[in-house]
Amino acid sequence: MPAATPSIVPMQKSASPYLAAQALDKAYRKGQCAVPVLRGVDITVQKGEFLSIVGQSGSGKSTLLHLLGLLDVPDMGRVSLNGKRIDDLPASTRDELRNRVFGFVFQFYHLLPELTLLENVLSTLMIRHSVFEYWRMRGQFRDAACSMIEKVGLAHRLKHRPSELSGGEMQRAAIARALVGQPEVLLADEPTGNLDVQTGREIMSLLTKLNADEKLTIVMVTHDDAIARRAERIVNLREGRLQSLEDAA
Ligand SMILES: Nc1ncnc2c1ncn2[C@@H]1O[C@H](COP(=O)(O)OP(=O)(O)OP(=O)(O)O)[C@@H](O)[C@H]1O
Repeated sequence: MPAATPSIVPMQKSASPYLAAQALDKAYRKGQCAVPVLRGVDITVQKGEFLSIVGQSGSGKSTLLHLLGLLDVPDMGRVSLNGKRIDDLPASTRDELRNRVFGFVFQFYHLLPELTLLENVLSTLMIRHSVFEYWRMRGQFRDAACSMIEKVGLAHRLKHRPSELSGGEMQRAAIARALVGQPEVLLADEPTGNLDVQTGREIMSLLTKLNADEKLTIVMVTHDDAIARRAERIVNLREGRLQSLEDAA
């Protein structure tokens, strides 16, 4: 359960935000036209915070999450981590930073169907290391993967493939895969969007526990207000900008 009713504010004013974006603009090109999605978004995330981003379908929530997690680059504005700008780094540095700092969870899990649960979770560590390094440390990596799988309550499903798991189990597996590399920030895009209400609640309990017990920083996108309220703070994306609910009304 959340510790308290979340505050609903456009941004947290703090001298030293951990993850921040300023004046983000992003448009997608469709033929000759540019369709503006984000128009001057400012956002800050404190270390250890659990922040929800809400907004209607198509308001740009996923786009914002992708910019924060270096999956895409803004047209204008900047993203910074620990006060250092990161969106303009060379692509290879951004890739390395993304793999090390951010863990991602998506609505449709994005597990690899031909791999077992254990192999899916290990894949995070595989892509992070050379073949030689991975081979040398494989025992340690296996232990880390098994321990993370146990933490999300799937120790009895190690050898199962995604098609043999329920939706909730697949999302738990995706969370284990995101966290096995010990990221500093978990970026979750509609993590309960494909689940029934009860299973969605269980996934939210897992996320709030990870945030409370391990001080994991979480930024979650959702269109579901009840789900959003499980976080400590909510920001609302509307017409390309972050607004308080009072502004949006
Ligand atoms: N790669 C792309 N090319 C063109 N347009 C895109 C692309 N990605 C997103 N868009 C458009 O940008 C807008 C914002 O999309 P985005 O997925 O960020 O919204 P969202 O708030 O996450 O929506 P939903 O809640 O439905 O997932 C939408 O109008 C979408 O059609």
